[in-house]
Amino acid sequence: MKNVNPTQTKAWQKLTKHYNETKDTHLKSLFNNDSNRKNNYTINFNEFEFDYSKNRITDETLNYLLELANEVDLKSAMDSYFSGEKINQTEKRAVLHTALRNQSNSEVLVDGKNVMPEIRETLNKMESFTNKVVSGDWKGFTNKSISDVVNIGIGGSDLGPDMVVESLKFYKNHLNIHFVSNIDGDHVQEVIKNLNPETTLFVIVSKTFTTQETLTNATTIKKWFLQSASEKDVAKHFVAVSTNLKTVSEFGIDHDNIFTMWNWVGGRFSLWSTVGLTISLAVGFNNFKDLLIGAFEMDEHFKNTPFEKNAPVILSLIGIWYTNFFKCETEVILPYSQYLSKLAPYLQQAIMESNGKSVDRNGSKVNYQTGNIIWGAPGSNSQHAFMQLLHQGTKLIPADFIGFKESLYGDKDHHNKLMANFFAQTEALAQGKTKEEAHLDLKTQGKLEEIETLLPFKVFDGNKPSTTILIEKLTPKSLGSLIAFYECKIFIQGIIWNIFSFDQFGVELGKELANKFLNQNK
Ligand SMILES: O=P(O)(O)OC[C@H]1O[C@](O)(CO)[C@@H](O)[C@@H]1O
Repeated sequence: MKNVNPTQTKAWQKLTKHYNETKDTHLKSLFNNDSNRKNNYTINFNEFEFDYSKNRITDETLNYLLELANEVDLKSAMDSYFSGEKINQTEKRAVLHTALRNQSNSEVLVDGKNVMPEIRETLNKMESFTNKVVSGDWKGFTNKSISDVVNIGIGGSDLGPDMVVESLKFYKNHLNIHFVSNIDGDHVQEVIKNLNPETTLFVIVSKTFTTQETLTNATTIKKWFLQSASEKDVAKHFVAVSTNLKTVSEFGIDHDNIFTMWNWVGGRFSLWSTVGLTISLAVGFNNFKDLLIGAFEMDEHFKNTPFEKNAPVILSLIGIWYTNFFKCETEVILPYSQYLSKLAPYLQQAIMESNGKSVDRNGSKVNYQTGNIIWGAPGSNSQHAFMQLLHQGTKLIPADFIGFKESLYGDKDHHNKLMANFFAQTEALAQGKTKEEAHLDLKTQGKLEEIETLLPFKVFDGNKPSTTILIEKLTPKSLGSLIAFYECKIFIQGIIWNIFSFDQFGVELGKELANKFLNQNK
């Protein structure tokens, strides 16, 4: 991988000049000048339509951004990423969540060893365990089938599974799924208070098996369980997902109940691994497999499509344009589906833990902006909450609107209204409303006396950028592709910013100090 300060590239200089010349160009005029802008700036991939026409870009902008991608040698970085090279240099690890969903017959080598057979073996183990639990064949200590599953984990060992289980609720089976993550003891008590230890399965998920929150919660739960059962019953109710097999055994988990993962899977990219066990239990293994297939197909699109037609590449570059030239600090994620209510919190970890860095790959402080602040909530709710600030506030906030052509229960009336709102928002943000239009509105409403006083408040500047991601239907496969799309974006932007996206030393200091405070108070 090349270590290039992006601001030293020729493309950056061109982009700076281009920005100064075009920064005030209105989206309205870009649409007026090109009747085919929507089609020209849309990438179709499987059941996805990525419409980036409502962004403040022209062909010239895109050309310079593509030059930037070439100057930092994104292509060779991609080869290193997919081939198992140790691109997480600070931790001396490969970054291979892409191998977990690899559906091809190709080998993936880590230290000269093909990791695909191990991955397939683990998937088989997940499948047979899932089938036993879902069918009711897996029995608890009083010979009853499992009714409830509790995922105990935090960060990547919680947010990914929780978000996917919520997103795929429509596809769920009879098992009740719960998540315990916070060190706040009230969280665990609220979850266990209504559970029956005879019919509950606990999945302890921790890559390191050293995380304070997870071990504390698991210990509390085990104690609670042992009030009704004995130590030998633990094997029927506790399973663990980890790389740290020794500590898991010391915790008392049966060897057969350990689902391994690997240190080349980052926590925030791990839902495709055994960390997804709770997902598999919730929706069945076949749906979990479809999730992997969807992600694999996005990886293939990213790997094999020329940059100018490559959705993750184009949208990552547009993100750089806003962050580094327009100086936008945040990006908002607006899924028009209640099922995706946990997507923004999930992406907060994925994106901000990855690209929230201020030292470049040479170890020098960066002199440009990196990782954005990610936030968001489902529409239409968000329209009645924070959208005012997007429409008329002082900040420029690029938005991703994610919508589906079909609803899952098929209620046309609701869905038409939902999607009318979806398209209306992107249109209103882009076009705005001029003084003349606002004047006419007030006149039509008969507010003649108030026109002069009200007018300034009724104007919308518009020119607020958004990308429309329109998907056929929310399925395990399309969800897999959507998540993988954002993962590709994290990688691409990290390469351009010349930072290490796959470590997270920034979370360590707080952990150290928490232990210090804890010991002081003992
Ligand atoms: O799976 P583990 O090892 O318990 O870690 C949980 C989370 O903690 C973090 O290390 C941050 O503290 C995340 O990166 C990770 O997803």
